[in-house]
Amino acid sequence: MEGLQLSIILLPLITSILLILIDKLWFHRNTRGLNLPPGPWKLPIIGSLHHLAGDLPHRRFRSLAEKYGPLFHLKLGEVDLVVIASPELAAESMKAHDTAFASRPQFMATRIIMCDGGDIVFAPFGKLWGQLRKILTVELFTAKRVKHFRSFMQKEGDILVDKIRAAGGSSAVNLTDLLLSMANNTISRTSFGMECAHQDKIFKAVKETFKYTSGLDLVDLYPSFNKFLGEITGLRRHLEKVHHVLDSTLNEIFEEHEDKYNSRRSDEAVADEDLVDVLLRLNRSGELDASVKMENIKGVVVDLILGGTETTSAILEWTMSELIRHPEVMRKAQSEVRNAFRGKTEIHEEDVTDLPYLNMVVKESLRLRSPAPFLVPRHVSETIEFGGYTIPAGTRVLINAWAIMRDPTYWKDSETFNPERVKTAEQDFNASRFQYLPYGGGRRICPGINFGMASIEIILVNLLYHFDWELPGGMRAEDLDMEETMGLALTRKNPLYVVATPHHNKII
Ligand code: HEM
Repeated sequence: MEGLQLSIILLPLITSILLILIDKLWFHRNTRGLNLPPGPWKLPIIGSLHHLAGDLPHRRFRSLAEKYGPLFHLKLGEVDLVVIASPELAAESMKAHDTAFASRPQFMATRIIMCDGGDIVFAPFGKLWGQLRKILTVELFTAKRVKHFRSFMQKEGDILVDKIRAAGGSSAVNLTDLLLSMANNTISRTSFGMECAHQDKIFKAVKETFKYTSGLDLVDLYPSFNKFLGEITGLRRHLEKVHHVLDSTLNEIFEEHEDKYNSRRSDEAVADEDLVDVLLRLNRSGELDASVKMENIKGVVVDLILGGTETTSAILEWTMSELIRHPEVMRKAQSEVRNAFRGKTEIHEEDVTDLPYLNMVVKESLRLRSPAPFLVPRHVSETIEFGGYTIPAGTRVLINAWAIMRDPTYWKDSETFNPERVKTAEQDFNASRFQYLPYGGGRRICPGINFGMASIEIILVNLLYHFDWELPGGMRAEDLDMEETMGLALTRKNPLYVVATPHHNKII
């Protein structure tokens, strides 16, 4: 009995001492004694993980920045993370220390599915990344090619308009679903050609891949136990299956493209190359650097889906939500669009050019409703002195662009949707000031800006020209909820249901 009582007292004591020892000897072994940025208190083993509970991370991290300053440190399991939340520090990380901050952390998913970050989004900073990015900017997203793809975007715009019309103007449409399907089809058309039987399978696999790239899975929080945790959680096997689906589906798509190429007459002009055609042509002709393998070409295709689908549909659903909540802004934007296309029964994308007010609406929407609140995580490649502190090599970095773009120190009435501010404070929207970061900055800045902006504007023009919009069931504009959820991008939590009444092109 006495022995039992003793062990009841001793067991928790010994366990606590052991935990503290493991924590001190193992988890803090690299950062002990360093001048790290401040941060909230940490528990043994889990570090700061308990501080993440509650709100969505971009909101939670804004609260922590209010308490600990614009550069704070968290220990997530074994991993050091610093969060940046001011334009000055964002500029320092993307200008003065650009090279040190230009890498990406690797997770189990990026190792297994993206073949050790063998794509653009997740590639460590280095030669392969440079080569892949060059393909994107010099070959895939040239001004000429984006112009060609605008016709695809308009075709998707026509389909979207037809689907909304089919609802008859009396019942509510789920605009969220329609916009996502439009964005998926646009990327599919531009990447794979007109029709792709594999679209659903491949998009599902890409979404599944992204689910495991937050860095918050157990395997990625405790890299030293990565193998063991990968086995007992079953994650390694799951990721290998996802990799297999992606790989075999892309093989089928590539084979179909090669067959199409082989059946072409040699003198036949190649006017309608899709992105996979371009990548395979470069590979066939030996124009690619030797470091670029077939797995990297597949990685680029996955990036196009990752980068160009939910970001585009998210900003469109947020913009429509803001326009509905601000009828005066909606009226001005519609007036501009309807006067520009006066009397036309359909929109031609080449005419979607000079719409300054709509452009202001999109810029303001990207400020307030950024689809990528943290950009994409960075990884510090060498120990550096930064913002008055030491940041050890291997630290993960999040830039809270969402918080920076809503910071009242830099933005007047920062939480208000007000496109007029683009005119009155144009300099604030200049990317070189690092307080406007919807597309990130520095070397890793989004290479799809022109492509993304073109899709956003073409689709908005179609929606505003052809329809008048109201909320169903007589709901008042100010009652529309703006709750968020995080998936591939920061999207509406609840779908946007709206009643669209066809507009008959009268001048307003
Ligand atoms: C509204 C639309 C879009 C938004 C808001 C957006 C935003 C972003 C952001 C914030 C980053 C990270 C930048 C950084 O780390 O500093 C990024 C990277 C990237 N985006 Fe976009 N993007 C959009 C559209 C697109 C499109 C249409 C594509 C291609 C089809 C694309 C492809 C990429 C790629 C490949 C990267 C990785 C760049 C690298 O790591 O070097 N994005 N994007």
